[in-house]
Amino acid sequence: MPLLETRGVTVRFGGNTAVDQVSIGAEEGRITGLIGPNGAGKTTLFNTITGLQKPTEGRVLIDGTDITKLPPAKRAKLGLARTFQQLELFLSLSVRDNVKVAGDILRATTRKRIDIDKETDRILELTGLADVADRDVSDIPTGRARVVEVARALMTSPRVLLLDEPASGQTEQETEAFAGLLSGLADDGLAICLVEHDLPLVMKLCATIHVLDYGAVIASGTPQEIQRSPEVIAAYIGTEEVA
Ligand SMILES: Nc1ncnc2c1ncn2[C@@H]1O[C@H](COP(=O)(O)OP(=O)(O)OP(=O)(O)O)[C@@H](O)[C@H]1O
Repeated sequence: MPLLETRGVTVRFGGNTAVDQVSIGAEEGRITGLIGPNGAGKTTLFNTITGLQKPTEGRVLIDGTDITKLPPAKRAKLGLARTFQQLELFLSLSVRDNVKVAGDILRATTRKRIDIDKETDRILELTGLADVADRDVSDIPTGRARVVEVARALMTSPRVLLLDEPASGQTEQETEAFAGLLSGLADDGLAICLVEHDLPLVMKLCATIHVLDYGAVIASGTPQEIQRSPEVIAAYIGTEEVA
């Protein structure tokens, strides 16, 4: 059973169906890709999973529990974390403090006993940010700021991590290191759901890929299956082949 599941999720904005009957899952220890052209509904689906957007129809489940009506904070407590397409960081705080603040919130809202400074150091080391820990986020390249968002999400000890275009703004070298980080996190058991326009990265990392077009899933499968799918090739107009 997938750890995270959407069942028949539909989101309508007036007459526009942004998400259309989407049923997908993300499994523990796996990276699941979600790709599709601009406006296909990827971010709206993420917003529905995390509770920022109410679905018109359908359900969201974690570990078999229906969370459709839970507010975002309760979903976070069940192990859901995300990053945003537009970076949502405190620019005038250091990298360390941006990560640490998630631990402070966690401590204030749960009874978990955690040594926040120690955990912050562990996460900074794990994500390869130790060398820039004391710099303000505004002083580091965008590509590394994307990793700070992931590090902050990891501070909440998630079971499911949703990443919205995490590699955008990264250099080739940064993306390579980032791919290693995501693989390692999945190997440790995290369920990762990845929205990303960098198709070679998606093809390299994901066990399963779902392709959205006009809100609907038009193909699901392994990277090899997706690359061969005529529907997918047609959806990426002007592209001879995917990736
Ligand atoms: N709050 C909103 N109100 C009205 N329409 C919206 C809203 N949010 C998204 N939409 C519309 O829903 C559709 C899906 O948008 P969404 O941002 O989810 O796509 P996306 O696949 O994430 O695109 P991108 O790759 O460009 O980020 C688009 O037609 C968009 O204009």
